[in-house]
Amino acid sequence: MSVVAIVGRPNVGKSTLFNRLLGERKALVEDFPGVTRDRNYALVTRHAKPFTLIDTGGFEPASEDRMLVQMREQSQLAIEEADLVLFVLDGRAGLTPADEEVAALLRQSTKPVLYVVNKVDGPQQEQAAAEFYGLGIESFVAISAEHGQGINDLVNQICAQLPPAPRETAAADQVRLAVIGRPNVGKSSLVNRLLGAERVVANPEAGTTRDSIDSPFRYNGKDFLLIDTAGIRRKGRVSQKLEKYSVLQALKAMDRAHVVLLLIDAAEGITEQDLTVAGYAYERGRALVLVVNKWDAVAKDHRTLNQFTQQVRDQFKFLPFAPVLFVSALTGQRVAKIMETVEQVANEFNRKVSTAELNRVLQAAEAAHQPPIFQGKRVKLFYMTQTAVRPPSFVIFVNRQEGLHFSYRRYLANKIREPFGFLGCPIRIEYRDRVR
Ligand SMILES: Nc1nc2c(ncn2[C@@H]2O[C@H](COP(=O)(O)OP(=O)(O)OP(=O)(O)O)[C@@H](O)[C@H]2O)c(=O)[nH]1
Ligand SMILES: Nc1nc2c(ncn2[C@@H]2O[C@H](COP(=O)(O)OP(=O)(O)OP(=O)(O)O)[C@@H](O)[C@H]2O)c(=O)[nH]1
Repeated sequence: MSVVAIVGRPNVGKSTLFNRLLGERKALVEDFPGVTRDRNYALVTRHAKPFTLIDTGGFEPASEDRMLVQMREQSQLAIEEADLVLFVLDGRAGLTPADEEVAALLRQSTKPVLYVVNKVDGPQQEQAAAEFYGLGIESFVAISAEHGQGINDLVNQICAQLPPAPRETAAADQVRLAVIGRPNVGKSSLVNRLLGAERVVANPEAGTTRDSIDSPFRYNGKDFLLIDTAGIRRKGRVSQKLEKYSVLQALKAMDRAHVVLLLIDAAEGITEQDLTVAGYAYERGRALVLVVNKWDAVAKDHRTLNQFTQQVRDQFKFLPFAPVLFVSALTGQRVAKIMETVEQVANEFNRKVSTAELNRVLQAAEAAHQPPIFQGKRVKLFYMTQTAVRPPSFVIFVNRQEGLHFSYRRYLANKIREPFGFLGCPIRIEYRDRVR
């Protein structure tokens, strides 16, 4: 998945543009209102080429000097990590010295940059925008993020610049497993444990990508690829000091993974970052296992496990289907449970349910609780079929899909999950109209 980063001075309209590019998110049926989202990262899937969008902004209030330092850091992050940089300029405020400095930084890199002049809402601004040629650039896109002008043109230019989506090269039956979590949560320790475990046959030929170390291994006769984000230590990189970097690294690893092991630090508790990263995995349709590490470091009595589990369930409300494991990478306690669970989850992720079975479930659900009446007629559920795996995806054919409100869709999603489980897997359900 390509990464597109938005950079620019404070107040030029970066977050407005971010939201504009995002548009309506394609809702999952299981779209829990509580999915944690970060305004800084999102998956944009409604255009010809899907991409991950990052807003590098959100500056802390600071002096002019400090501001420049922050802008340099953000631009550096974008240059190092993104496939395309959107440099946003303020068409109302005009060209500033800070813009010139960032432009100079971007010019030194080989990354493609789209210059975007925002707040071009009227003829006056259109005239004034010409001033930005003063940056020594060949062209720019004039937009109004607030009013949606020029956005189509911008999207076309973005898609034209992005590389084509890479084809899956790995063996079709290999399960790709990403180990992610905040710095210091114990990723390296756990990866070493996993690869050294009894039933795991590690392949010494680990590969290195730009953002992770990939270790193939076999477990129970199945091929796995462990994507380890902790492994890469690139000294001197500006972006590495930024907290945003560790999130971005996690997003990139999740893009390549089927199953995500999200590590949580038992001693520190659940953090905002854990929740956003999990929210992204969910939206991306990845299977997920929550691993509470450093369980040895917690003072416990007979209630601690239940209490912590409850906390996890409360905070990760949108992941009621995700297994939660309590482990210690340090002592090895319950680490063996991880691969057992991953194997099970991977099977569910790839599971194909027959249409006959699905329709029995659909009919039973309909009989137990009738669909709502819409415009004087009861909504009819015709039939249901599974259209994809990874994640398990279904289509239900109905006569009037607009008559099925959220709560009924939620009911059906639960009914479909009940007999099949789909442990650790998000499921997608699409509704289609069929005239009869
Ligand atoms: N006239 C006009 N105003 C806009 C446009 N886009 C954004 N704005 C306004 O500009 C202001 C800043 O917008 P934001 O999107 O918060 O800017 P930002 O670059 O994310 O700011 P930071 O978070 O401080 O980096 C807001 O008051 C927006 O309403 C536009 O197209 N036209
Ligand atoms: N008590 C305890 N400490 C642990 C456990 N797992 C890891 N640690 C310690 O936590 C620290 C960080 O562990 P790492 O495995 O390097 O963590 P990481 O997530 O790879 O860290 P980064 O490379 O910074 O992303 C080390 O001091 C480990 O010894 C555990 O289960 N219990």
